[in-house]
Parts: sequence; structure tokens; C-alpha cells
Amino acid sequence: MDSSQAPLISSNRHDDDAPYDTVDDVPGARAAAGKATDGRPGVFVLILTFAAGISGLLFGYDTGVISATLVSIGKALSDRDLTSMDKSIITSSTSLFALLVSPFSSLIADRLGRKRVILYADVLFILGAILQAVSSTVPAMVAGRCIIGAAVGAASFVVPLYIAEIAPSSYRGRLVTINVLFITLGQMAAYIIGWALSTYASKESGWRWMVGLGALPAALQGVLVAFMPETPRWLVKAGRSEDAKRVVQKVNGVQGRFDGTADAIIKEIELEIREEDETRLLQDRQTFGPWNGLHVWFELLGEGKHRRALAIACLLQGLQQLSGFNSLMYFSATIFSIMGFESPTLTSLIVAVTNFVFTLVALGLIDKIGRRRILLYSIPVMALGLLLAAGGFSYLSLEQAPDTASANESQGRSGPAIVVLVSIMIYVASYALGLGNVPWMQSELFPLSVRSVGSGVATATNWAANFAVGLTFLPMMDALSPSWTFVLYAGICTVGLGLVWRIYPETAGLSLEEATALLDNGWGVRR
Ligand SMILES: O[C@H]1[C@H](O)[C@@H](O)[C@H](O)[C@@H](O)[C@H]1O
Repeated sequence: MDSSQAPLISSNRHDDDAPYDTVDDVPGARAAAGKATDGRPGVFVLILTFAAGISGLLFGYDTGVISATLVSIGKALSDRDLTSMDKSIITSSTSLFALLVSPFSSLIADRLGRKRVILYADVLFILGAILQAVSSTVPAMVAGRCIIGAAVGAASFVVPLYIAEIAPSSYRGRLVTINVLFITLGQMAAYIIGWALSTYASKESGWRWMVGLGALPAALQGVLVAFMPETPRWLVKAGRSEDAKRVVQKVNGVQGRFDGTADAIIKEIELEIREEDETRLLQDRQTFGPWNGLHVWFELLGEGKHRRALAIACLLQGLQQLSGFNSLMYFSATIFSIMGFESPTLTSLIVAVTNFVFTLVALGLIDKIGRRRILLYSIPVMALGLLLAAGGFSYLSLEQAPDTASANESQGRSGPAIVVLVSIMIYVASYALGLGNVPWMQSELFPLSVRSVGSGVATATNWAANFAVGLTFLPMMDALSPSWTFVLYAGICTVGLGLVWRIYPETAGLSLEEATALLDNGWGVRR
């Protein structure tokens, strides 16, 4: 039977050659599938998560390393000091390319497989690292950062997808935060390596090693990819159910013994895919004729509950970036150097370490306290940290002259400088507990039919806002003063807090169906 003509309704019959119509037709399938996919993740899944997580590490390393690089380049590019505009463009070209590439990587991931996207991203990570390391002009450096951006965009989209499709179902949620943990670990590694190289390596080559070293984990992952399986879901979709079955057996540790369980899982995936395809074909034929595939966009924007889910997901992703965290991730060494700290790269390590440690704390708290509640508690503390830092800045002289660092050296240990440092730590810790994580739980807001497109739009919002912040932070510091720039971020946090309070319902502890159902007839917020 041609799958496009197959009935959607279960016939509850089965003969040996006919395909199963529902998973209930496979003896004991639901129970078996449930049991197998709900098991603890075995060593194999952990190894795969680690192997895929190298992309998160690279995402973190390559976005974090720019902080130390910018203060170490000196006159090595185009024979002059970098202007604020150079620094902003070098930094934000990465987010711009991440924004441009992430939608395309979803197409490649569907056509050629998830692994292929990971592999292509590795090639880009290596090329970008080499190009940056050998660059001698600002445009060459920008080109290297653009290539890295393309790699980061693809990796940030595909890794959570790969992990989620390969993992036992009850572990998917926690793996989202583990992936963020990998990102923050990469950022911390970048800061440590940045500090070590800017302190102990020669001035000419130190920064080149910083950016070039990103090629190594990418090369390692490029080799590991050869041994990583494709996800069962993609394999079934590509008509390779036997291969998919082998992966399921390995993932669930049921090779040989419980063959029926793996069969049941594959049948369930086959049915799910067939039902999705049939619904899509039917809707496309009825509504869009030749404009196949458009229906999912109309569904996303046409139904109130999907629009509400999209509004919340984009609000959270936009707020994550517009609250200004990455200004510190990218430019903290620049800020601390202007403030006169003796070792700006070492001081800025505080930002990355605090972010990593508190993401680890969030891993333990997020399900207990809840997403909404953790945001309502942490965003006011972020705003407070920003306002305190703004106060501290107003007592410091922050003239940006070529010799600024030495001119301001005496104030590096002054009271206001310490106030700024401590307030930045308070801000970063509260960011890592809430906004650093919660937006990445975006997929739980969308029902399956619009989940990937909805998450894709929200991810693009993240990169667009990231780009805007990277491009505007230093010019704003020049034009408005550091104090007012931080006050502005505090204002954004306050507006964001109000919106979160109004429209973001608590989803912790709910099944995906219950969570998405919250938005059926309104915002679902219980006060
Ligand atoms: O969730 C991550 C994490 O918070 C990173 O530290 C940050 O640099 C990224 O922009 C964000 O998406």
C-alpha cells in the first residue's frame, strides 16, 4: 500500500505481509516501547551525548574566546589598533552568520541526516579557526568569524536535535540543560586558555593560538562522527528501518535479548512518521496545491495557541540576549582592561566560571523550583546587579585612549572597581540560574506538528538579538556611557519580568501534552 493512501484509522487487524496500522497492532508494543525508551541512559547514549556535546563545547569556546582575543590582538590586524566598530563587527559577524545558517541546516538535517550537519559544522569550525589564526587584516579576521558563525549556527540547531532523537524519552529534558552546560564549559575553557596564552605566550602569536586551538576538538569530533550512528528517527524516515533497529537495540542495551522491544519502537516511529506525512500531504493538497510545506507556517501563525507558544518562546529567547549577558561574555576583558585591572583576561574569567557553576546549580533546581518561578526570582536580581554595576561605573574614569589600561591602572583595585566586579558576578549568577537555561526549553511549548518550525523561529530570535547586542554594546558604551548602558539593560530586564509574569505559565512537572494544552484558551498563567 502506498503510504500516502494508507488510512489513518487503526483497523485493528493484521496479516503477515501488511504493514501495522497502529502501534497497538504490534503485540505488546506500547508497553514495550514505553519501557525501553524510559530506561536509564546506558553507557552508549552517554558516549554519544558526549561526542555530540563537543559541538556545544565548540559553540562555547568560539563565542567565549573573542573576549581575550580582542584585548590581545594589539596592532596585528591591518597595522593599527582596533576601533570599537572593528571589535563590534568582528564579534557580531559570528552571530549574524549563525542566524543566517540555522534555518538551512534544518533542511540539510532532514535531507542528508543529523550526523552530516555535525560533520559539515566540524569542517567549518576547522576552516574558520585556521583562517582566523593566519589573518593579518581586519576583513580576513571577519571572514574567519563568519565561517565560525556558520558552524555555530548549524551546531546550535542540530546537537539538541541529535541528542533528543537518540536519548531515552524520559531523559530528553535534562539533556537540554546538559547541552547548555557544555556551552558554558567551552566558554570557561576559552577564558582559561585566553588568559594563559595572553599571559605566557608571545604577544604576536598568543591570540593566534587562542583562535586556532578551536580546530582541535572539531577535528576530534570529525573522527568520532564516523563511529556515531544516525538517529533511529532519521534512519526510519530514510527507509533504513533495519539500521534503525540496530541503533535502538544498542541505545537501549537490549541487543539480542528483547528483540521484540526494538521492533515495537521501530514500528512506533514508522507509524508516527506515516501519520505526520499523511496529515501533511492531505493538508498540502487541500490548501496549498504546489506550495507544499507551507501549511506548517500557516498552522504556526494561524492558530491562537501556537501563536501564544511562539510569542513566549521568542520573548524568552529575545530577553536572554537583550538582557546583555553576552556583552560581558564577549567584552568583559575589554571592560576590565579599560577599568585598569592588572590582568583583565584573568578577571574576566570570573564571568565564565560564575556562569558555568550556576548553570550546574540550575541543573539541580530547574525541575524543583519550576521555570516560571526561577525566572520571576532571578530576573529582579539581574536588574539589581546591573544597577549596582552602573552605580560603580559612575565613579570610575573610563576614557578609551590607546594607553587607557596603564592610565587607569591605579583605580583597578579601588572600591568602585570592586563594586562593579561583584555586581557583575551577582548579575551573571542570576542569569545562569534562569534566563541562561529556561529559553532552551522552548520545544515543550509547541505541539509536535509545529515543534521544529516553532523552535527554529525562536532560535533565530536568539541569534538576531545576540547579533544586535554584539554590534551595539561598545558603541553604546561610547555614546551613552557604561553606566547608562547598564541601566538600559536593567530596564529591559524589568520590562521582560513584567511580560514573563503576564504570559509565561509554569510548565515544570507537566507532560508535554499538558504543557502545550496550557495555552489552548489563553496564557494559562495561574497567579
Ligand atoms: O544559553 C547560552 C548560555 O547562557 C551561554 O553562556 C550564552 O553565551 C549563550 O548566548 C546562551 O544561549
